[in-house]
Amino acid sequence: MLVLVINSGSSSLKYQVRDVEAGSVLAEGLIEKIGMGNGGGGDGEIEGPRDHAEALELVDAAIHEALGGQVFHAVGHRVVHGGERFAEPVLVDSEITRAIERLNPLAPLHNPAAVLGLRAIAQKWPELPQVAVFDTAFHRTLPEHAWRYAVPDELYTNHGIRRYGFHGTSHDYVSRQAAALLDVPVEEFDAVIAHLGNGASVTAIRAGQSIDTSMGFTPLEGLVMGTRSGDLDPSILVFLARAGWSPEDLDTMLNRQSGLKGLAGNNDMRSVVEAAEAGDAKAAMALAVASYRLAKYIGGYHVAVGGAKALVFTAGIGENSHQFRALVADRLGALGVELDSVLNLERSRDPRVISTPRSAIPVLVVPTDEERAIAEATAAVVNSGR
Ligand SMILES: Nc1ncnc2c1ncn2[C@@H]1O[C@H](COP(=O)(O)OP(=O)(O)O)[C@@H](O)[C@H]1O
Ligand SMILES: CC(=O)OP(=O)(O)O
Ligand SMILES: [Mg+2]
Repeated sequence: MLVLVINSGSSSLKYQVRDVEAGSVLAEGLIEKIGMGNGGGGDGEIEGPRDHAEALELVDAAIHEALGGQVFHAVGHRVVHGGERFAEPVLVDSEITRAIERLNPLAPLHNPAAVLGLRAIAQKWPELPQVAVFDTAFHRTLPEHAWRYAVPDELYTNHGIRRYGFHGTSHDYVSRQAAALLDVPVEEFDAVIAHLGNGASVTAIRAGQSIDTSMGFTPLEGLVMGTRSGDLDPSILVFLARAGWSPEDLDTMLNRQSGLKGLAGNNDMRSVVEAAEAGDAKAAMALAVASYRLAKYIGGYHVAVGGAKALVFTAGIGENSHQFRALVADRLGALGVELDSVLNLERSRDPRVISTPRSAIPVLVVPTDEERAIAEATAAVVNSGR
């Protein structure tokens, strides 16, 4: 089955056409600056469509050119927030689209774009089955003591204020790959998975299931990210609100101006590492804050899973930044973690071990592939007629 996979961001759209049975990618691309006027275009990138419908016309044309008129059979969408309702991928109809739309306020950077994408495709290709694959679904196994906030109960019952967790498609895929590499059946696999991309989260895996994760009600809680603050004392927001900051000011500060960008002036890990190596004190401090926060979570989740059988790094930073992995591992000495500096430096797209044989817990780098996981889930739903 040929599946078009769509990962809609607030102002960008990543797509792939995949042959699910062959495991191959037939076409892929990135459309940026949707709704932001003409961006000028660049290498292999198409920029500047007015809205998602116009972006879709560009995708259609690019696929047509790449595949010479070959059609695809289904569309799989990454949907970041599935709330409490969606525990697995679903075939989308207009009722499901409205249910996803009602969750928009809970993932304002991500969900509205997915809804626009679903509607644009339903209009353009009404016969094509569309499947939504949710970031939150894998975390539906969190026990209540992990998903509850200690706030008045009506905030949960009336407003759905609880921890949901995100990046689930990636944590699920990567934990399966890691278990396979270590030759452990996934249902016996206990591990800590660190997904470190623009957004970053760490998940505690027990018996192959998610039992805790660092993102919460929205993808803001937890780790220090590219532009997001992660954990902080919520009283800071009360303090700033009293000083006159509006909800929009607070949202922009926390989601777009914080994290590495807030501390070091740059949200790109490559640039922050380079600056730190060149002696920039702010960049070095940003790396210290980010690696310290992650190491604390890893220690906590090692306890939560009853002793992890592996620590796994994935996504843009986790797969590529040997410097950041080393900074984190240096803080994990108390767990007996020891990286092999040569293996840590190696570049490879294969899942691999980067710790020494003496390390108490094997440390792995496992490339994530959310698009492959979404394509496979989409084909499974369409084939089962769910
Ligand atoms: N070679 C590299 N070395 C260090 N960091 C890298 C490298 N390549 C990508 N990154 C970092 O990965 C992050 C983006 O991760 P990615 O998983 O692509 O994000 P997303 O899919 O969430 O947009 C950025 O901080 C980027 O600097
Ligand atoms: C949920 C989330 O943070 O996604 P991303 O890392 O793609 O921004
Ligand atoms: Mg990502």
